[in-house]
Amino acid sequence: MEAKTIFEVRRWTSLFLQENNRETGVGELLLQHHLGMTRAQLFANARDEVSVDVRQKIELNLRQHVAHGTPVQHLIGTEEFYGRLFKVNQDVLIPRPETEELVLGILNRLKQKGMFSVPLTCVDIGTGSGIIATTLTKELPHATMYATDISTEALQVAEQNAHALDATVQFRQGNFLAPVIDEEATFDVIVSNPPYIPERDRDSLSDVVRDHDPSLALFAGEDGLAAYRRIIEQLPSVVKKDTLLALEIGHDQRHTVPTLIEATFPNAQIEVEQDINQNDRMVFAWLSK
Ligand SMILES: C[S@@+](CC[C@H](N)C(=O)[O-])C[C@H]1O[C@@H](n2cnc3c(N)ncnc32)[C@H](O)[C@@H]1O
Repeated sequence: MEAKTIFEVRRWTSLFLQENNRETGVGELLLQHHLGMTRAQLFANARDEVSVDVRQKIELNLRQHVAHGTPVQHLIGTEEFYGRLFKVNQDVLIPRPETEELVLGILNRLKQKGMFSVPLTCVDIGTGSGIIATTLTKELPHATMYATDISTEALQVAEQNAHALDATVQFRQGNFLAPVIDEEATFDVIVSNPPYIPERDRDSLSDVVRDHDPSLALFAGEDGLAAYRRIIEQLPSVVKKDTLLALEIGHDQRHTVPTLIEATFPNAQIEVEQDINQNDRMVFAWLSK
């Protein structure tokens, strides 16, 4: 095999992905992973040679991605979230950048209310890889954090991530808030990025999402609202005098989710926020018992 530089391999991966109608950024992520370099280092060392061994690994990964839609995060085993690296696999949703905005929205509101450095009890419902619970634990050093998931396999990944990042999280297996209701816990912050895609939209998803993220993490009944309904039904047992509820929502759920909240908490102060792509993405609500 003739020698190739980082620059040439990057260009080749980009063309190969383009010809196969895939995102071209995947090649760069594979180069970073297999060379152990940051994006900036790839550019700074663009004239360095890439070994045959690394090129073969990258090519194999690219072919898996093109043929089966295998997400690059499954090929490399990690994804970054809020500046930290989390293990991911087929048992958990791959962390999305929109969810970083949900975390930021919580932290900003707690700061505004002067609740940032006080002891808080928080719960992350449907924790998946544990990104929200672990990040909040790291960012809110005085918080006691609980996290639930119905999937024992997801909880194993979440536990590994929390442990690797030295975050103490009380993980519980069960149906949304049920395990913490059983413990009679109440919370200052309740956060969830629950499944919210309507079953009827299954076929419109890309194969990268539909065939590789767990169905349990994606779909929530015919109208996409099943998880919100169940969580909101459970909320009265766990709210305090002043509880922040933070929910990630689908881009077309800006009216339906607040309506569900108001039906149970008529005095809730609700705000809907858009993500960086200007899609309605987050609902923040101050609830009181
Ligand atoms: C959209 S994923 C979010 C995962 C993670 N919080 C994130 O933001 O990347 C939804 C999660 O809810 C979990 N889930 C689905 N149904 C559940 C239920 N009835 N009770 C608890 N968790 C559930 C799934 O297993 C999945 O991990």
